[in-house]
Amino acid sequence: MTLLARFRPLSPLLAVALLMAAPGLGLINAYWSRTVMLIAILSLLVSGLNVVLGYAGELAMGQVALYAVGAYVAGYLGVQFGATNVLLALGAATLAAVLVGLVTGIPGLRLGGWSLAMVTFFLVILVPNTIDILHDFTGGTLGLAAAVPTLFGMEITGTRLYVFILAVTAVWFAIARNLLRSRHGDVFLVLRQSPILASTLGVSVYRLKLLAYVIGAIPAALAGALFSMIDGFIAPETFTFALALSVLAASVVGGATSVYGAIAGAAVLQIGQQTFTQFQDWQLVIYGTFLLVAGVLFNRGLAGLAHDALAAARRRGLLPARPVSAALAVPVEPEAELDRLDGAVLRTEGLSKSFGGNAALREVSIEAKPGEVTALIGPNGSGKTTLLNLICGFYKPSGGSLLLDDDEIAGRAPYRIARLGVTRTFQTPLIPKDMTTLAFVATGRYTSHRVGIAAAVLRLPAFRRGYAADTAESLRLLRWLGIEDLADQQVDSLALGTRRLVEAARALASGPRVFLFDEVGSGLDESDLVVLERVIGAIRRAGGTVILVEHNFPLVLKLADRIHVLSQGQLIASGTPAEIQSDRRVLAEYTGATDEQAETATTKGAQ
Ligand SMILES: Nc1ncnc2c1ncn2[C@@H]1O[C@H](COP(=O)(O)OP(=O)(O)OP(=O)(O)O)[C@@H](O)[C@H]1O
Repeated sequence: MTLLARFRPLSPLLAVALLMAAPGLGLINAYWSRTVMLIAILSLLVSGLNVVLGYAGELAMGQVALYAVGAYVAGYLGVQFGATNVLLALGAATLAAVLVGLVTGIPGLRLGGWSLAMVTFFLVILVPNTIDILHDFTGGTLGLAAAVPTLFGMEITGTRLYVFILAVTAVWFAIARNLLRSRHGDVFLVLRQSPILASTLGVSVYRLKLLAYVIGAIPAALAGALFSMIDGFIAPETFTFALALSVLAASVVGGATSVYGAIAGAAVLQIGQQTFTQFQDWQLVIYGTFLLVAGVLFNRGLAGLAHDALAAARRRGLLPARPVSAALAVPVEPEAELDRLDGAVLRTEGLSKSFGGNAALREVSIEAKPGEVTALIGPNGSGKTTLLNLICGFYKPSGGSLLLDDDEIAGRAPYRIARLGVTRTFQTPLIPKDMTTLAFVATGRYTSHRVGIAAAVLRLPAFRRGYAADTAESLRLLRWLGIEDLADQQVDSLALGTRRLVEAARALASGPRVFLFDEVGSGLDESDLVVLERVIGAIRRAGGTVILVEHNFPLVLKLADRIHVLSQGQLIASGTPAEIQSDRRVLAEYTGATDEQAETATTKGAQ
C-alpha cells in the first residue's frame, strides 16, 4: 500500500482540523470565519436534501422549514427556559426534526406520487405565516433574540462557536458518509431508480423512503440550531422560498449522489452570493435558470466531474489504482456446484386477474416444485408476466389462491413475499445507476443478511463482517458466472446479455427458495446462453424452485421439467417437454400453425 493510500482515509479529518485551527493560526479573518460557518450550515441543509432526493429519489422541498424548526426550538429553549447548553439545543432540534419528519412524511409518502413534494413545498410557503401565528414563541415578524449559547458553563462564542459548528458539521458528514457508503446507501440508490426492484430485494418502499426523509430532516434542524447561535437573532425573512431554491441549486452544483459534494455546492453558492452583491435582486431568476440548465447538462455536479477526473488519472497511471474488490480472492471453479437451496413448492389454484374488462389470467392452476424447472410459455399477451407479477405481489389476484409451501401469500405486499424467499429477474433488466456491479449483486443480500443502520454508522464489527461477507459472496457469484472482471465497473454500463447474468447473480445472492426468470434468455448471445443454461441447471440441482418464462422454445425444451402453455390468459396445456412438443393445440396456438399443419406435424412426430 502506498503512503498516499494509507493516509487517504485520514485526509477529511486533516482538512477539518486545519480549518478549525485556521482562525487561531491567523490564517483567516473574521469575514472568512463567518463565511466558513455559513458554508458549513448550508452544507448540512444540502446534505439532508442529498439523502432524501439524491439517494432515495424523493423530492422533498422542506429543508428550509426544518431549518426554521431547528432555529426556533434552540432559540426558544434558551430565551424561555434559560437552557443555553448547545448540546441540549442540538438534541432538541434533532427530536423536533424527527417529529416534523414523521408528521409530514407519513401522510405525504402514504399517498404516494407527488404528495410529499407538495406537502413539503407548502411547508416552506407556510413558514412565515406559522412563525407569525406562533408569535408568543417565535417573536413573530419582529424576530427572536437568542440567548448566548454555552457548554458546561463556558460561553460558546467567537472562535469557540466557529470550532463547534465545524465539529458538528464534521460529525454529521462522518455519519452521512458511513450510512451512504454502506449497503443502506446502495439500497437508497436502488429505491431512487426502481421501487419495484427495491421491493424485489425485500425492502418496504414506504418505510425506506420515510427513513430517508426523516434522516434528511435531522441535519436541516441541526443547521437551524447552529444558525441561531451565530447572530443571536432569528427572524422569518431567513427562511424563504429563495433559500429552498438555493439549497436545491447547491445540491445540483455539488452532485446530489455524493457525500462531500454538498460541501462543494454550499461553498460555491455561499461565496457566490456574498461576492456578487446585486445577487439578491436576481436570485430567483438565477437559481431558476441554473436549475433548468444544470438539470440537463450537469446532473452529476462537481462531485461527478471530480470522480471522472480521478478515474481518468487512475487509467493513465497518474494515481494508484483503487483497491480492487478482486483483492478478496476466493478460489471458485466455474463448474463448481451451488450451495444447497431450500426450494419451496409454489402452487396457484384457479388464479385469475382482470384489468377492467380485460381478463389477463383466467383460473390458472400450476405447481412448481423444488429441484425442478417449471416453464411458462405462450404467445405475446397470453398472461405470463401477469402470472409472475401476481406471484411477486405486484398485482392482487381477482380470484383464486397462491400458495407457498401451503401458506396463502396472495395479497401480501411484494417486499413480504420477497422476504419469504421469492426472487425474480425482469424482462427488461432493472439496473441502477451510480453503482458498481459488485455492489449491485450485494444488494441482493440486503434483507437476507441484514446489518443495522447503527452498526453501519458506527462501523461496528458486525458491519465489517457483513460487508466482507457480502463482498466475498458477490464476488464468488460473479466469478462463478465468469464475469468477475466486471466487479468494479458501473453496472449500468454493461451490455444487455451481461446485465441478465448480473441480475441472476443478484437474485442468487440472497440464497432464495423460488426463482422467477422473466424472458431471461432474450437478447443473449450463444456464449451467454451457455452460461445461463449452466446457472439454471445448477439452481435446479441445488434444490431451488425455478419458474421460467421464455420465448426461446429450444431453450425451454432443454431446461424444463414441466411446461405450462398459456393462451389468452388460459392454461391450454401442461406436460413434459416431449408431451408439449407433440401437442396439437399447442402447435396451433403457440406457433400459429393451422390445425391441419399441426396435425401433420404431430403425426410426423409420432412416426
Ligand atoms: N398493468 C396492466 N394494466 C392493464 N392491462 C395489463 C396490465 N398488465 C398486463 N395487462 C394485459 O394483460 C394481458 C397479458 O399481458 P402479459 O404482459 O402478462 O403477457 P405476456 O404473456 O407476458 O406477454 P409478453 O410475452 O409480450 O411479455 C395483456 O392483454 C396485457 O395488455
